[in-house]
Amino acid sequence: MVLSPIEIQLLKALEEGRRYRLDEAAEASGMKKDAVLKAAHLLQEKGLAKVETIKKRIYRLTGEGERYLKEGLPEERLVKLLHEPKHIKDLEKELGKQEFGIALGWLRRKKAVEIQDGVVRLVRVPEFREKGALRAISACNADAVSEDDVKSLLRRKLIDFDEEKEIYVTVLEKPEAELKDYVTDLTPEILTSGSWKGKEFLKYDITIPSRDIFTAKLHPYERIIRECRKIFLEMGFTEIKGHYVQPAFWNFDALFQPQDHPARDMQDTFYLDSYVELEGDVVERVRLTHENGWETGSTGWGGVWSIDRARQLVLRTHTTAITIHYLAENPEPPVKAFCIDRVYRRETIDATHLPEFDQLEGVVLDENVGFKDLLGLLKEFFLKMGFEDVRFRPGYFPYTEPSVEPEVYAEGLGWIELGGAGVFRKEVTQPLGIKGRVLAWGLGIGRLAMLRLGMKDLRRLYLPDIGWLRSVPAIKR
Ligand SMILES: N[C@@H](Cc1ccccc1)C(=O)O
Repeated sequence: MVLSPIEIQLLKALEEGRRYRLDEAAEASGMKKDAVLKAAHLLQEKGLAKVETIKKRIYRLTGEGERYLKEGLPEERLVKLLHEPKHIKDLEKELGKQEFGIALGWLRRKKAVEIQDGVVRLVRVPEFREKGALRAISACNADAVSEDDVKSLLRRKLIDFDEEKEIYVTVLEKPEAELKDYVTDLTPEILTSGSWKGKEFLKYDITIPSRDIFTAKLHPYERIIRECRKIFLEMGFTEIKGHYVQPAFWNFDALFQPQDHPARDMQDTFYLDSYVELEGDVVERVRLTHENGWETGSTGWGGVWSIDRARQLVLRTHTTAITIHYLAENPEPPVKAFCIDRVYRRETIDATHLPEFDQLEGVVLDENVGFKDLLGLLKEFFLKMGFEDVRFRPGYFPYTEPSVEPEVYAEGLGWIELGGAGVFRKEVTQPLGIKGRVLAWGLGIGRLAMLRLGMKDLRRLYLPDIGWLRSVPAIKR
């Protein structure tokens, strides 16, 4: 049984079996009345004490009662006047009509008088018990007055009362073990004075469930993003950043994406009503490559390449816009760069699609790298992220050849596609003056997070759902 300090204090202070009024219990224990009451109720729940509330009447004399106590009851005064028979008229004069009426009524009820021809004669002297009762009540000694007398005084309106509640506490049982003098707190004083010797220490109850403590921590999604970043930094990559808003030129054209490609449609891409100036050798070479293959050996897409379409600004649809621009500015091998950032597509929102999401993009530019290096590198990354089963399915992107779609195996979900990868085509690298071969990939981090966190709905990543946030452990299991 676990008793609180106030319960213990009260139990120790009160005698077992004795009924204490609340104020007496407070005095005996040195506790405030509130504390006594609280402790008593707690003890009552445990069957160790009884709390009783008793309504009590506090009697006092009315104005009339006070007067009668002083001057005597009307019937008492009438008896005094009747040392000889007297006529009603005379008596009325002496006592007053009203008082005489009251007095006569009482004496007749007590059969103490007889009346004949208007003359009142005393036949016996009655007892005036009410007088004694009034005196007792006036002296706050109502307990000494019989119930009948109290009733009769109330009926005569000579007394009145207030009702008060009195609370009584009785200790029923004192549990021995709990009342022992345990040391509950180990203080420096106890240690230095040695007063702990021979004392018993309160034992911790390790079965009592403890409160959950929720410490501040990074959002689970942010933690996964940081984990990805760390892996690439450790593999010797440089992190790069770029603007959300990009000319269609860097988002599509520089990547040899034909101008009538469905991904460039208004239905798929957010376009801005703004344009940038484009000029120079790079733009010219990209135009020629699209139209006829320029010096790349390719036939190009044919038709006329519109510079106006390339000048329009878009919300980048992939972070490949950032890596390709970076390579155009850093065309000499070796380059190892990655970019983790937000991209935008006109998607209808559902459990696996959002119009804004994050990609993990990367490129390796070097002279002696190839497709196998790309697969090995991605495999290594997935392995470090905790995905052991990785496979690559053939894919298609206008800017890579060969192209693959990496997939990882997730228990219960099967093979999940996580983005695209490939080796940049010469139609991409040559017009931009990039020397060597480029391995490139772009992965959806939202998907990765879903798999890692066991989520079924991507939208959860963006909801302020405190319960879920707390439930995700701060460290990788
Ligand atoms: N940009 C592609 C992914 C990709 C990047 C680089 C090379 C090949 C594919 C996408 O968003 O799906």
